[in-house]
Amino acid sequence: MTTNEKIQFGCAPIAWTNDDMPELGSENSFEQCISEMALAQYTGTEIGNKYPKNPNTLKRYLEPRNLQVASAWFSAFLTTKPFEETEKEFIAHRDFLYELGAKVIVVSEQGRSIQGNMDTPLFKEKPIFTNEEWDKLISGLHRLGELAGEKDMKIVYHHHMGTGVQTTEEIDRLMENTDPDKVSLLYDTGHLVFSGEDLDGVYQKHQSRIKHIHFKDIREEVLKEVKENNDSFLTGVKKGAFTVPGDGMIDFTPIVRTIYESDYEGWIIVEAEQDPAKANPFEYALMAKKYMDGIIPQKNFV
Ligand SMILES: O=C1C[C@@H](O)[C@H](O)[C@@H](O)C1=O
Ligand SMILES: [Co+2]
Repeated sequence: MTTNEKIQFGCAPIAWTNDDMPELGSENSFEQCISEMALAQYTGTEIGNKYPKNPNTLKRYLEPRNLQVASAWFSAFLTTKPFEETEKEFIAHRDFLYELGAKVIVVSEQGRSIQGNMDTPLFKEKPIFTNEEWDKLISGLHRLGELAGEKDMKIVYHHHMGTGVQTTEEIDRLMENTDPDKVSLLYDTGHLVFSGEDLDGVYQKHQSRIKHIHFKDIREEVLKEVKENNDSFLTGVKKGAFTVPGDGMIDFTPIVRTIYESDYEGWIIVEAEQDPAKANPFEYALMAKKYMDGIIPQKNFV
């Protein structure tokens, strides 16, 4: 058990049922998913497509399991659609999360994203935003940040493989050109290492902006294969590129120490999408929790 009350551990449902490829884990029920998260001693969850859409119904399932809603993903199309379309969906999403008590809203720009394309080579065809697209993204995010602020919430931007904000350079550009009061950052270890970025460097540079964290690990041999075969992101996921912390190539000990020594306050969500038929979600969730409990620097936070 962590003794640092500023940091809480949650789990994402994507290991049970994958929203990007609903055929992965379609046999796993919502109740199995949340019961197993609770059994593995997580206290938070993000939201998957099998979760009840009514906030009160969802609360009735989560509260007896001592699970809170940490956040949920929102796909923005600020670079490719009129702002009003993203705005309308964002407000509904914000209000749903607000009812559930979440403080942050995960936002990822999906304009020209290839993350959902089964056949598009990930490392060759990732979008590179034009200056005009950057302007639309930045001004749109500012407006979404203001809408979140109306409910005392924050948007946390999810850099992601196969999107226009993936690399360190792109993350830096986004952070440098956005107002810290309106746009925060989500730090996802799996996507950073997949992309070849420096985990510690990104954390150090942007720590004051990081308000939400996703922890996932990478299977090095699968990453190599994805690059050699020019696989798509989804093919990489199916092959097992991602796994839980402690099971792959990332040593989480230094980054966990850095996070605990920084002012980070919020959730660390274990989010390791892989094929549940090959990687039992409960076993992997438990494995990750034990690994993290073992590396948390307890002595500084009694
Ligand atoms: O936060 C995330 C949400 C998923 O839908 C996405 O594809 C995954 O890779 C991720 O990091
Ligand atoms: Co993530």
